[in-house]
Amino acid sequence: MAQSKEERILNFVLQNAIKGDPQSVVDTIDKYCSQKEWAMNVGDEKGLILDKILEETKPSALLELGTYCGYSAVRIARLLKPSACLLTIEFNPDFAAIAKQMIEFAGVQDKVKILEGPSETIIPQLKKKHEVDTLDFVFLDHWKDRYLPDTILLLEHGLLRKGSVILADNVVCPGAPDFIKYIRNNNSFECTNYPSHVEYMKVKDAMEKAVFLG
Ligand SMILES: O=c1[nH]cnc2c(O)c(F)c(-c3ccc(F)cc3)c(-c3ccc(F)cc3)c12
Ligand SMILES: [Mg+2]
Repeated sequence: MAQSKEERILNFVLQNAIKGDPQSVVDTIDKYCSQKEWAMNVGDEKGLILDKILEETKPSALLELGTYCGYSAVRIARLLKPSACLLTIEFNPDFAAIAKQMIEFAGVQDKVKILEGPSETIIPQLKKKHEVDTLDFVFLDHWKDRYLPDTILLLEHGLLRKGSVILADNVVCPGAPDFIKYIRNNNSFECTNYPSHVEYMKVKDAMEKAVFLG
């Protein structure tokens, strides 16, 4: 069976990165995806914005929507304190299998838990099945049409608290207009836009930070 792009990315990491070194895994994926095959990792430019917001927030309980190959899970986990935990939801089982190996190779498996399935099913289970109280940080990087419904689900299930940070990738390209309209017009959120570019491209993109005010 022909290898998938995601398998090629994983194999390039296994053969070229340093096992147990998350920074080298992040750098190696960026190298492959900027020089060989484009892939939808948040990337190095938007990744630096993500890093800065994480360092300001210092979260303990995190949720990511859209694991893909595990690039941002490794990027996030490398900055977390030992007791912190990132739950990451991936709908595609093939991507989840790649991400599991990527996360283990990087050595951050103790801080990351992959939840395989649709976000609309898993979010309502987070409190009872995954022992979540409230989330300090949420990274939206899955499918643009799910940004708004999943944000509403987080609110409905009491998963956000005063000060919870939601960071959304791709709010310009491909864009999530219904999410942006809702969050910027909702007085319970304080929004900040971070202009950037689509990973590994010169195409304009941006990330949006929304702090829940309670
Ligand atoms: O779907 C995504 N999830 C998460 N992050 C993404 C991301 O960071 C991206 F840069 C893109 C993107 C943007 C521009 C482009 F030309 C191709 C792909 C996508 C995306 C958008 C539309 C699709 F049909 C397929 C993928 C995503
Ligand atoms: Mg993205």
